[in-house]
Amino acid sequence: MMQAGAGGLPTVVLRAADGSATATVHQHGATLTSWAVSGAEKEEEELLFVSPLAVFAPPKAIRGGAPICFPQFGSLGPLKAQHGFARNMEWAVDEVAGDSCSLVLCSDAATRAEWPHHFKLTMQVSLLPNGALQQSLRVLNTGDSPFEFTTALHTYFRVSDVSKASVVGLKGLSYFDNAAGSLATDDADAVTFTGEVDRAYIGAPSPLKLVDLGRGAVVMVHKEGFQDAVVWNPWEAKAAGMADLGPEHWRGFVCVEVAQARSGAVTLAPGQDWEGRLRLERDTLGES
Ligand SMILES: O=P(O)(O)OC[C@H]1O[C@H](O)[C@H](O)[C@@H](O)[C@@H]1O
Repeated sequence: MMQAGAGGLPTVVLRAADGSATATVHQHGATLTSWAVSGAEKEEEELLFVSPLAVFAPPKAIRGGAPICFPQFGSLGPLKAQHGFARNMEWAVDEVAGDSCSLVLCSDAATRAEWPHHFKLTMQVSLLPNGALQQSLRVLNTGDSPFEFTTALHTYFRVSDVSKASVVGLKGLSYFDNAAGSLATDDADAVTFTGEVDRAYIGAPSPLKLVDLGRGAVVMVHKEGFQDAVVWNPWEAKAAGMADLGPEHWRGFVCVEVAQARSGAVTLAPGQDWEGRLRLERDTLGES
């Protein structure tokens, strides 16, 4: 169902067939902006974070939800714009069923002015039984020469307080520390947050587990196709410098991003495609 969403922008609203979850996708950037799960006796619980100061004024990217980074993640590519342009563009709604939808973005003169390639992106979201959500991104080379890209689903998860959150599953991996500008190895049992964290893990396993001790909540992050994972919270000083986040709201989220980043770019020959998939499951502490 299409309806006006946050900021008055057009959105697609999905409802799971078993009534266990709803999801909202803004057409702007094909940004998934809500994933809300309803437990047997509980009220609906929102699992994604959208900044209270988010600016819903295209082409500005929405600060929160799950912006799509393409054709580059961060500065890993030829574009000047961090994270590329897909999150700044109006996507076309392709198909909407009750519990799933797909949106597409095809290259045009505006995208080719920034990146001289022909492509079709398809972003699909489906609500599965028991509140789970599946999201996929397919990249098709529609031109007659090869191109390479890096990408990510830049998901902002809502947490009670970042100091009570942790990410499990990354021990022993190498990561590029964007804050320090150097490579490091993670030897901790879990990533915890006591300051800025901006880590691009190389070759991350699946699933990863986001734990929120404050809510007793767990989100399992299953990925396919995306080789890497990024964990980010800007902490106070950086957040204060971001007008659409500000000094107060940074404690309320952790980004766990499935990515094709530091492992290397994907190269697609003409007619070839690549697909990355993400499946999110809400769990309760002690049950996973
Ligand atoms: O402010 P944005 O362009 O949305 O980027 C937000 C963040 O995205 C990723 O997580 C990067 O690793 C960070 O370095 C960056 O600060």
